[in-house]
Amino acid sequence: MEYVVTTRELTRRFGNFTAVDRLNLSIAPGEIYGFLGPNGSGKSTTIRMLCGILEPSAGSGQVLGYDLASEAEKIKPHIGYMSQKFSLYDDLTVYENLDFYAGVYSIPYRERRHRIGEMIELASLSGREKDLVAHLSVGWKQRLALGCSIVAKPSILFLDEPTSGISPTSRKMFFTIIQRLANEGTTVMVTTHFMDEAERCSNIAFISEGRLIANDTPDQLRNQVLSGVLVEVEVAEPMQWLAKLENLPYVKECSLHGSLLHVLLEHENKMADLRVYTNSEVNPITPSLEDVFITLAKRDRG
Ligand SMILES: Nc1ncnc2c1ncn2[C@@H]1O[C@H](COP(=O)(O)OP(=O)(O)OP(=O)(O)O)[C@@H](O)[C@H]1O
Repeated sequence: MEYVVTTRELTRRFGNFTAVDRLNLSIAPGEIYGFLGPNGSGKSTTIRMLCGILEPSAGSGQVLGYDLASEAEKIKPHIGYMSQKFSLYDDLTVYENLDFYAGVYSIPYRERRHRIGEMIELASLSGREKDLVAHLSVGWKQRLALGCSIVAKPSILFLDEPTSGISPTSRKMFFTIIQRLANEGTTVMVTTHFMDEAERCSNIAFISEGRLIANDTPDQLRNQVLSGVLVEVEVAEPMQWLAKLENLPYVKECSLHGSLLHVLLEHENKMADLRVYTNSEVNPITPSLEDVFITLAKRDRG
């Protein structure tokens, strides 16, 4: 397959500290590639290298066939990038912001009106064209920022935590736009801390301390990372039970989810033992992506 992004042992150091550690990634065209990991695990640093903004310290990579180290300037016109700190102009209207970015991307004058109209429709900003950005809610601003970052119709879009700080409804709306873009052929690499968004990705790469520790479809991750049987246990004072259960020989993992405990057992036949031990309800559950990531992060910590 012809990949849109490939990296080989891609590494970035800051002084003695390795932020991205020998990363091998392959992103197929039209994919929504979720890039997940704890805070400080190297997601933004990777994206900045892929956008040609930050030079790799070692290893190599290609975006749309251009080499990250020697052809960074050729990458930039073909990509859209929305960082956590995307800047809009508060004292300009929605339309003027889009027009400004259309100018930045050198879209010819005769095409601008049409292109801006498309972005307004795509980002559901109709009727707000003349509103000052200062008067928009965060959710509207994020959609406008997305419109600005794709006004030049990039073939690949990098989104670095695009939905942090916006309401669940706005997040859903934002992700629906991303899915529409992907359906139309745009490749999207997106970082998120939200599991419902991760579920909507076609592939998920999970990194920890700069290293790739899992990379698969959401379904495969759910089915393959947790070997054993996951059960839910409802106990009073779950925090105290957590430590006790973690020490049982037949318990592989144990984590707190609200007031419930999720416990990974070696085998189904240990459910009865756990019921007796806790004197509580023990029911098997289908693992969620959150269970998968908690397990991955724990395993990685050793
Ligand atoms: N310019 C820099 N100089 C020194 N250290 C840096 C620099 N940029 C990033 N780092 C460090 O590299 C590590 C990875 O940072 P990065 O921003 O890539 O993580 P992240 O996974 O995107 O985190 P978050 O989810 O919090 O945004 C962090 O420890 C960070 O402090």
